[in-house]
Amino acid sequence: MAIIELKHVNVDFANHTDKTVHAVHDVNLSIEKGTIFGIVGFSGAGKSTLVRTINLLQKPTAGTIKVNGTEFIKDGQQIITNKNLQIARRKIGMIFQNFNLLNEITVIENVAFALKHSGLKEKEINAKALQLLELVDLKDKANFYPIQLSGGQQQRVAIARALANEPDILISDEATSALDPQNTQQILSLLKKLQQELNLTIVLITHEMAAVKQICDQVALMQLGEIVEQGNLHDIVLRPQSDLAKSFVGGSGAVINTLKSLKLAELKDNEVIYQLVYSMANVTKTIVIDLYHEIGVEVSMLYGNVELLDGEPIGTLLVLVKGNPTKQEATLKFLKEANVTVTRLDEKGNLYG
Ligand SMILES: Nc1ncnc2c1ncn2[C@@H]1O[C@H](COP(=O)(O)OP(=O)(O)OP(=O)(O)O)[C@@H](O)[C@H]1O
Repeated sequence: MAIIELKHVNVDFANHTDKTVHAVHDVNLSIEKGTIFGIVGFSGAGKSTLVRTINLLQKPTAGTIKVNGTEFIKDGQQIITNKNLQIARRKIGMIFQNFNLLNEITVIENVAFALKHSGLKEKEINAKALQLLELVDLKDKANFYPIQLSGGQQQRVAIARALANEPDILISDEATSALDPQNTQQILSLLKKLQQELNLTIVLITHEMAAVKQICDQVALMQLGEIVEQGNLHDIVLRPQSDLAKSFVGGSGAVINTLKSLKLAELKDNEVIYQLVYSMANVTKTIVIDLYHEIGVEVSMLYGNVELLDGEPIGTLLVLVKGNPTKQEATLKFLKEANVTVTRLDEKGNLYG
């Protein structure tokens, strides 16, 4: 069952030059209850504006928004009363890149703050706040001030606070972008645990495909206010259709860094760089050797990695293939028949062409 439904949602801003910015354009999204849904795109793609329409922190210019069975907006008009919206918003938690904690009060007071309209007595509020801190493994830091905690710990406090009113939905807006890799891993693992234990629906905005690969079930790729491609993570990684998906899956993070650090000279006419992505279960482990024996091309490995997508090992190889045009064509045919997703890159890691 869809817990979040957006239909033909638009958000326009008038900017100072009197030109309209179409920050979100005709977006349709259906997010199933209990899933982790990633929204990925470069800076300025419209991700934050889009997710802020889910709790009407941003009113859309047009479209229909239904959350948890209640229509908030129909054909651009707000139909939920402000009072009911206030109540509905308590069931939509939110965490941000910069944690947004109050630094002058303690960790437990930060969490308790979110419960001030809950109708609970002070004692009950404190007990619940402590319980929430236990959930994020920070009970021992209850009386610390945010400033005394690491970034990862501060984000865990923010998560505890966001969960205070037992939300059905948690929106994470670049929540790991300011964290080091270790803290990023911890926060992503915590989000996964919360999804599983609380049947929480999580909308994860990020510009990092690695975060999406680690925990998302579904993913939408956004560019210039539009959703360019969406689907389940497995399909997007193994069969990206759009250039945007290819550049996120293919030319993403590690691959681009590898190519940059190699500082390859301009490729010769008979040299081509490919990124190969494949399910390890379906593809023979000897593809590089097979290419040499069967097609007669020379294959140099530039980078290799295996990662788990929902428990399934997915291999990524970056290879430089040397051979004349006929052999290059045969290479592509061979790889496609072997169920390998092939993306051609230039020597800097950009999509070729
Ligand atoms: N209040 C506003 N007034 C005018 N333009 C805005 C406003 N908010 C956002 N925009 C513009 O809308 C576009 C989308 O911005 P948005 O912040 O949603 O993108 P994003 O994908 O979340 O990027 P980032 O990760 O950098 O925040 C940008 O061009 C931005 O400048």
